[in-house]
Amino acid sequence: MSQKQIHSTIHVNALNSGYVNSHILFGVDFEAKEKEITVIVGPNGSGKSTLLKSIFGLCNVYSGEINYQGISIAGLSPHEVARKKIAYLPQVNNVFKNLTIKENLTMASYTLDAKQQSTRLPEIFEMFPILKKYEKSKADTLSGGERQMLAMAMALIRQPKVMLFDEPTASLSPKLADEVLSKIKQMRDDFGITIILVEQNVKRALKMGDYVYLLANGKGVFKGKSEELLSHPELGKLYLGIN
Ligand SMILES: Nc1ncnc2c1ncn2[C@@H]1O[C@H](COP(=O)(O)OP(=O)(O)OP(=O)(O)O)[C@@H](O)[C@H]1O
Repeated sequence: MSQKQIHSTIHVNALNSGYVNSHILFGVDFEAKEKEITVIVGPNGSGKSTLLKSIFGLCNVYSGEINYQGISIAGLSPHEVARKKIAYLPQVNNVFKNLTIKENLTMASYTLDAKQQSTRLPEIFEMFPILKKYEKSKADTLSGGERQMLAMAMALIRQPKVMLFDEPTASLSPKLADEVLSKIKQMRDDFGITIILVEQNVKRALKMGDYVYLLANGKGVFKGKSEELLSHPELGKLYLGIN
């Protein structure tokens, strides 16, 4: 019987980071294992986005380590991190609204050669049929959910190994949010992508995450399996509004 081997892909150790003149994360430890979905939850302003941005080279790292497959990526610029096949999907402004769907995907695949582009595009359209249907339409005509799908497709076309999602279901209806989250699961299951997900709907996030981190006031408060957080007598109530 084959045994699933799980390695740590992203490893953050004693991280202190933030923005110019504002120290946000204090001694945060974090780990995302290969081919798993690791969820980051916590109250508003607790530093969830800052952790993603720190990994992607968008914050100032004061001290601590950020490693990818055992190699330090702390202090690299976002484009250097992206070159290592780590993709970051911010909450907003993640597509070019005045370009068509196909043009957006072509822009996103600029690092691929023409042959790779011609094979990747049909694969992407197979996974996101809605994008094929509207390929000639401008992105600003898409609904919120469809736009999120386009942003995911733009990241996926470059064949990332790790994807960082910042609240991909923000302002979507429950039905669309479920569709977006099921695509994210498919990315793990079909492509073996390591996922780090910040999600505002805690119950939904915990249901799909393999592992969960709870941040509060810029510090790690809990790490463990989702079920453990859900059944914790105090933490859920204290920080996440779970009764
Ligand atoms: N560019 C920035 N410059 C200075 N401070 C910032 C910047 N971006 C965020 N912050 C501050 O960092 C703190 C943590 O914000 P962050 O967005 O990481 O939290 P979050 O847990 O993702 O919150 P939310 O759930 O509301 O999105 C907040 O106090 C916020 O005001």
